[in-house]
Amino acid sequence: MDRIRIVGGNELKGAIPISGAKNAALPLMIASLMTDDTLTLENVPHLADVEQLIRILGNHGVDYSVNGRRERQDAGYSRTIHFTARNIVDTVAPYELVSKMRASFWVIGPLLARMSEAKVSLPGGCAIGTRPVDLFIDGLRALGAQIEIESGYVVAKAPKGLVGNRYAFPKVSVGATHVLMMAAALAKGETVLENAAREPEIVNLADCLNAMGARISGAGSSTITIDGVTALSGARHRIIPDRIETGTYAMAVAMTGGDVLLEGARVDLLEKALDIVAQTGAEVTQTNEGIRIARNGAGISPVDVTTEPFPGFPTDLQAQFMGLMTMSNGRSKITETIFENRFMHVQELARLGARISLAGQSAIVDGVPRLKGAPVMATDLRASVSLVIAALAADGETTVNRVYHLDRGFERLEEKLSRCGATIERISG
Ligand SMILES: CC(=O)N[C@H]1[C@@H](OP(=O)(O)OP(=O)(O)OC[C@H]2O[C@@H](n3ccc(=O)[nH]c3=O)[C@H](O)[C@@H]2O)O[C@H](CO)[C@@H](O)[C@@H]1O
Ligand SMILES: C=C(OP(=O)(O)O)C(=O)O
Repeated sequence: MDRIRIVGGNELKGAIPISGAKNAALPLMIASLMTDDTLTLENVPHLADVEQLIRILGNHGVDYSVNGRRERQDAGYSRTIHFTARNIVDTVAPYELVSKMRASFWVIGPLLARMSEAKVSLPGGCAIGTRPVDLFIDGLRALGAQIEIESGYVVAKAPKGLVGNRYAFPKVSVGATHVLMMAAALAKGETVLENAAREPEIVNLADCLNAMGARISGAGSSTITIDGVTALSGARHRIIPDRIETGTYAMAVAMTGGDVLLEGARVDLLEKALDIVAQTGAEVTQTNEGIRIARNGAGISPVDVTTEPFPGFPTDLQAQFMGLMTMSNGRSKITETIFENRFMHVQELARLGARISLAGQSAIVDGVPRLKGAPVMATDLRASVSLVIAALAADGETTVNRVYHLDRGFERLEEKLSRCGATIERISG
């Protein structure tokens, strides 16, 4: 099993190209199930989750081909991929595939809309809470689907097709918004989704569906209106830059000090998180090429944060921010409101000398002047990168084990950081 070895203490200086967003790429790839024409996606990141979803879509009959040409030399692996679901050959998404990744459950929307049936295993994904699927089931039922749970599978049927309706989410859910938007795009008549998620990935998906011929308005606000159409065509669409990768490297620079340009990053995708990084004492500047983050000399100021749905501070940056706060010059309080079990990084950060105590939904972090390298274990995707952030500033050597979590969501992490002066390497085997 691969490990990452880091020797801390170097400032980060240079440029980091920001990859296409994992959490936009996954629903966009799934949208390829909705047409028998080709959907071409540009800026697809090279990540374990993307490869896994390619396998899952292949099982339903989606062919794909990758453009050989590199899009940007620096971004290396980000690619243009053509997806074609000429025929859906199987409407079952089996446990062996779906259990590895939460987003693969989302095929339920397109399969049901196009084929009038789907049988999808209950999902897996990062172990950060119970992560039920009740909102998907309620929402699809509101569109006329008949749904049963049988032996760990959600079995959905809509023999007469889906029919538009008004559905108010009792709780904001990114995944359920993606799925209902896709299902409603091919339903009869109008659907109005209230209390919908407003994340930029929702807007990216709605833009793509509209380019395919859907009629969706209001994405990015909490009310989305969808006028169903009978069929969708192919399209060419670009994946937005990864706002979580952007925030992660911004926090890494705030932690180590230095000066880094996050190439291709967009401020509008993560305003709140960048405000918070600025409050810790880093300089954050939008430039024509991306976002520049610098911190010279001054210490790290403690800042309290509470995770919230977009446009609030994202839960997917909570662990990284805690990594940064471990060396602040005071006490900060970090409150997690989205997932009930997303503090698995606390005990691993403690191995590096962090002082953190948990009180219900909050973590109280007392900054320390120095961290010291140690062997640590990645427990989930964002938790593992919080350990990398802490290790970059710790004295001596840290090894991060179970790197497969990192590979789900960070493209060429060790290469991007070492090009900015970090001492970091992957040890295979
Ligand atoms: C692949 C992807 O894009 N994953 C992101 C997506 O996950 P995901 O779409 O799974 O997250 P949701 O927005 O659905 O989850 C938000 C909250 O709603 C709850 N819930 C959700 C669905 C449901 O049917 N019932 C229910 O109770 C969840 O348990 C959680 O407490 O949004 C999360 C919140 O921004 C991010 O952390 C994940 O990185
Ligand atoms: C939690 C995440 O992913 P998933 O929803 O796929 O588990 C994430 O991207 O941080």
